[in-house]
Amino acid sequence: MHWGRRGAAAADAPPLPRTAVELRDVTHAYGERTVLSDVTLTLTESRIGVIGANGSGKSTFARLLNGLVVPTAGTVLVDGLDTRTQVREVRRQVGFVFQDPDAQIVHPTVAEDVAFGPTNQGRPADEIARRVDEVLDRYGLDGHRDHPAHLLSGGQKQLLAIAGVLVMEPQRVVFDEPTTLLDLVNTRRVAQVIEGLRQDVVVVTHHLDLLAGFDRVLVFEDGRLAADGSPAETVPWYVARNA
Ligand SMILES: Nc1ncnc2c1ncn2[C@@H]1O[C@H](COP(=O)(O)OP(=O)(O)OP(=O)(O)O)[C@@H](O)[C@H]1O
Repeated sequence: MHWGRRGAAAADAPPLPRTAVELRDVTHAYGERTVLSDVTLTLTESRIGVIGANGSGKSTFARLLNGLVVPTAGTVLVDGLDTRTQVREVRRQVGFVFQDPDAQIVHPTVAEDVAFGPTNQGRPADEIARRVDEVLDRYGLDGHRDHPAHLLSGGQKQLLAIAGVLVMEPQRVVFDEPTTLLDLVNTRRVAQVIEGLRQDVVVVTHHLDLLAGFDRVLVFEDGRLAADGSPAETVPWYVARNA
């Protein structure tokens, strides 16, 4: 199996254990409306992209992976943990970065916001302080630690949202359109951050360039998995189909 180039920028860090996410006959409906149908697959690869037209079910799929959404029918298992009944444990393993960082930033200052997750997990104060320092430094936010989070630029806010997830050291991170609200420079920056993560990732995106070098791409169409393969196989297929 090909594990891709995980952690190219974090080669010195110890490897993380791998998390397998398994979807078995998953269907999801909002009320009467079915938006995902009969999805069965296992995610083990390090770099996984998810593409598809607006409304095809990508965000719903992404949210199923850490229990933000539970399936109407079928089962989602993260290393055997059921997202329906073991959501707390699941979320320790699978982090989630929203498209809009304002949906994720909950505390007044940058440092307080990053400390929120590990505090909520009940980690000791000295460990929280160490982890917060480390991620603020890594994402260029150290000089902003006491700044009001809502005054950061859009790009800095997205980095803060990412830092707030990574500080909890999940094994896999799901990104739901992480660059949609960003300009070119910040899109590149976030792409580099994702590329350098030692975590495994799932990235939902309309920016097909982000998927170069990924191990696997899933294409959704009308709530169904329409294609599943390497970027070289799936991306041109998707582009031609939507030409
Ligand atoms: N909370 C909700 N309640 C009702 N319907 C919803 C909800 N969330 C999403 N939907 C509907 O489910 C369908 C799939 O939405 P989803 O957000 O999963 O698609 P998507 O592929 O991520 O779309 P986009 O690319 O526009 O973000 C859409 O028709 C959407 O309107």
